[in-house]
Amino acid sequence: MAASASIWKTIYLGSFVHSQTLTELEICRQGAIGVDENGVIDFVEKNISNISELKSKDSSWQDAKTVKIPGNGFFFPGFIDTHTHAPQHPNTGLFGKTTLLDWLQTYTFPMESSFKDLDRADRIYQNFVARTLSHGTTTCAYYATIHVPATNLLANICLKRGQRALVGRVCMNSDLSPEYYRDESVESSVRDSKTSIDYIRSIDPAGDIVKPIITPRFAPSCTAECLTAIGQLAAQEDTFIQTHISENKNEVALVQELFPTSKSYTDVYDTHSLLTPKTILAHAVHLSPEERRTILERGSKISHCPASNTAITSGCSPIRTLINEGHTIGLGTDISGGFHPSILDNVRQAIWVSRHLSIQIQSDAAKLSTEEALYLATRGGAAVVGLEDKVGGFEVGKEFDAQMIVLGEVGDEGGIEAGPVDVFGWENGQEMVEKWVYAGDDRNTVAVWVRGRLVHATRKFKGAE
Ligand SMILES: O=c1[nH]c(=O)c2nc[nH]c2[nH]1
Ligand SMILES: [Zn+2]
Repeated sequence: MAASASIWKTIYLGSFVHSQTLTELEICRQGAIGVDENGVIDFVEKNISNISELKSKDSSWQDAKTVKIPGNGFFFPGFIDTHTHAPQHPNTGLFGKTTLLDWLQTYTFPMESSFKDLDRADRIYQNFVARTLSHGTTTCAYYATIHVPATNLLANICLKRGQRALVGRVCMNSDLSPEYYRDESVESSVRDSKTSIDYIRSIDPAGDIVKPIITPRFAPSCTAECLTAIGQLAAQEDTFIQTHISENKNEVALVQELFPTSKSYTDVYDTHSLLTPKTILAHAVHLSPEERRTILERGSKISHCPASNTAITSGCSPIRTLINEGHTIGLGTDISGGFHPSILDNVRQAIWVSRHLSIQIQSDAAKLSTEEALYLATRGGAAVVGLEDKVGGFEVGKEFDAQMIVLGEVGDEGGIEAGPVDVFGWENGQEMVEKWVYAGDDRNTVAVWVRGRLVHATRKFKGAE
């Protein structure tokens, strides 16, 4: 079914959970969410005892399909992954004791360069998009590689499978990258980026599911001339921009060496017109207060990638400070600096990183709560990718991007297969959510929808339909 094809009107029945604010979750035990033929939420009822009563209130819902949660569980908004590298998927979990700059040379550039082989790209991208969907990721900001055909293929795959995506051809022309894997010139970098932007816009002109994103890899990968040209292209095309910033201290020192007249890492991007309200900056671990102020003033957004920051020992991003200053923040898996394609896992990692910071500063102030981390994974991420009016929660007028979470029950024969969370029957809604956050995985994500269209389902869901 095409991602834009109309769907059957459906009422999603059972508990639902979503963020109301940064610090508050709404947990509704007897809910009903009505989704129309366009995948848009038409009504949200919070105290439903009788579905026929609901249908009889409005005859246009008489023939609607009903989707009910089999057993314990709840509907939850789809996750937004604000930063990941699809071609690095085969390297997931492989980083040894490297840190950013040697990790790039050892693992990353050799793997990404292999995407000139389109059959290989197809196999890996199909697998990665299916994998991220299976973890409940309904929107993803992807870095591809420098190759136009493989980048365009990734956009096709997302569109076909129905996952919302920002897809970026990576720009990198400096001699930081090996000769076998870099743009030949500034002109070819801009031309190839434009070709990919045009292609992605041609397959989804309204940008409902896939959109292009201009992707200068990071300052050390691009010459000043290239950054200038890319900044101009982004302005001309009015696109999103994604890049990395201040991830690792050696990288920050390298930027200072390569751009000696710039005040800071942030200043490099700012002076090349790359800090806009549509810019997504991954990491932001070692920024100075002045840099953070500039980012805030430009309205650029931040992708926090806690698993990656720990794996390649980049540092602990001061998320509490960034939140308090008013930054817009989402979570990113950053495969394969990060070691897990799940945003749920990165919710946990964000909480752990904040607790390690708390231990260091001997104050609870840095700790993220479960509610805050879930907010970053949904509404925060939606704001980072410019979709805050469309997704991230269950309100009338929003599009239904959701996952059905089912938790096993002790005594239920399928309990062990149903995932790692044991439920004993006494848990309230908050406790169910916390058990899922701290111990759940993709086995608990039994079905996933984007704009009301089913994009992933496990046997448990199919059996219950
Ligand atoms: O986490 C990261 N992953 C990458 O691929 C990359 N490239 C530059 N800087 C980077 N950081
Ligand atoms: Zn990255």
